[in-house]
Amino acid sequence: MTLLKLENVVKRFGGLRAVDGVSLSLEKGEFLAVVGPNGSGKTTLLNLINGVYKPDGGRIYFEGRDITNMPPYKRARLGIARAFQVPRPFPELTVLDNVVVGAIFNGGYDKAKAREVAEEVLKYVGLYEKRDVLAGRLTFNELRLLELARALAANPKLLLLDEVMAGLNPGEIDAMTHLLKRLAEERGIAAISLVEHRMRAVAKLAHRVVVMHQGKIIAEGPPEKALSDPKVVEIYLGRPWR
Ligand SMILES: Nc1ncnc2c1ncn2[C@@H]1O[C@H](COP(=O)(O)OP(=O)(O)OP(=O)(O)O)[C@@H](O)[C@H]1O
Repeated sequence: MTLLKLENVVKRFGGLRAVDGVSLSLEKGEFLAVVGPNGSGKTTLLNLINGVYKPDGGRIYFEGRDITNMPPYKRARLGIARAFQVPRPFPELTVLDNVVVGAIFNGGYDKAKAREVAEEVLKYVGLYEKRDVLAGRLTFNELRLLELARALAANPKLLLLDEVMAGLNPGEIDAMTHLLKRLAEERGIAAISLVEHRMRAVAKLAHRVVVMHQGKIIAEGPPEKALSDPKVVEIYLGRPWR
């Protein structure tokens, strides 16, 4: 089932076409990595999908419904959640309360249900033992997991992830990869993850890779295929992949 569809989406900033006629679709439970150098339009693309930006051209559909002009909070209620690269929790609230807040405001749950949901997602991401710790005392990796838990508490169908692997050590990258795969396989949650670095982690992780350059998609396919496309090698990687 097609979850998300972009048709010829354009976003301009003045004379710059930051996203320049992007079309792509995403299936339920699919994990898509959007790869591309700095400034290629990846973040703008995520902001178009979650509604922070309105496109200057093209249409966006979610579960067959045209959401092109829908505000971000309504998209969140439909099941589009965002997890940021640099997590921004409430540092003086506990881990549990941070997730409860996410469940209430983005998931629309009442307080009792929000707590139940929050506990469940904390167990799922492996942060339950830290539920009573103040968020400001977490390690960087734990903050990433908290950010993921907050997004999951809204019961999303689609997770939009900034560079989730940046700043993590190899063991943490493996654990995060495994967790994201489980989300897709066990819960049918689709994800779009932006990646600038760590191609190998991406290759293991994604079902499909889209490579962006100057606002356009220049290659698309299974990781190995997309990243060894001659255009990608020439323009982006500058050397054969692997
Ligand atoms: N709010 C904005 N106003 C003006 N120009 C912008 C704005 N946001 C992004 N741009 C420009 O649009 C282009 C695409 O930026 P974008 O952030 O989407 O790229 P990116 O691939 O995510 O790279 P990065 O990792 O640096 O965020 C860049 O040239 C950037 O300078």
